[in-house]
Amino acid sequence: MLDVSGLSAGYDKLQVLHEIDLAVADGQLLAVIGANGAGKSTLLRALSGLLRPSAGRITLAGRELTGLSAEAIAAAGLAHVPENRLVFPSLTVSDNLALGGWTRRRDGTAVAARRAQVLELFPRLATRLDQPAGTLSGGEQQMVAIGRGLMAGPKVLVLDEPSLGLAPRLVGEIFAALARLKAEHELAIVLVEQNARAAFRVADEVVVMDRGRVVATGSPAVLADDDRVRSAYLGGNYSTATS
Ligand SMILES: Nc1ncnc2c1ncn2[C@@H]1O[C@H](COP(=O)(O)OP(=O)(O)OP(=O)(O)O)[C@@H](O)[C@H]1O
Repeated sequence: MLDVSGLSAGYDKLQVLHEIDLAVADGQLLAVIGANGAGKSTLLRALSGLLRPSAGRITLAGRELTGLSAEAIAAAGLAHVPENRLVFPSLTVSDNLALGGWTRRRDGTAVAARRAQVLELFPRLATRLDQPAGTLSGGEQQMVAIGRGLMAGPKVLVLDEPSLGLAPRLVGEIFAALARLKAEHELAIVLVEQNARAAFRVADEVVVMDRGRVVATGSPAVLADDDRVRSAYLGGNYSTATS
């Protein structure tokens, strides 16, 4: 679905990403892990067109996205849920979701179906539709941010640190929703996560980034067997059998 090859990008004269290769198929979740400053958020910004790549290619279902504007990339089917769950705080949950479906507003049936899907995925939101989004808990705001991304009917969802600062139970709810989105809705998902243990549980494939480069790629089981990956990101006592 999403194919990235040789992607380089940065800010002004600072090159942050160096020849990144990755791919994610329909119904698959790719987790991107790495230390602070490894370039994970920069990678997502380059994918969604917020940052223009200096080299490399990005294709979505065979269609070239490289160099397109953020609006064109969103319209092509890539939804970016940025860090810090950016909701419109004074707008209701319902209006936040409606804004996510704005580009499809002429197709009322599709928008209504998407909204029903989001509320089924996040039942907490169904009882809070008229509440200003800024008054929700952090986890509920994250659900609104993901829901808003889903309203556009994307083919690929890219998420930046959805678990940041959330209580474990809410992290569990959000990751369970991601698992359903890939399994039941065949969505391709790219998940940037600091919480590597949680990411390993839900991922089909993991990419490890270090200083702007991909330094390891593989299934969670294979990477968890790699001593360096385990000790750096998973803690010494991690086991795929008991997690
Ligand atoms: N707007 C910007 N202008 C200049 N440099 C930036 C900008 N945003 C990020 N950087 C730099 O790019 C590098 C990668 O940052 P990035 O936020 O992509 O890392 P990250 O892996 O997402 O880190 P974290 O896990 O801490 O969020 C860092 O050295 C950072 O200082």
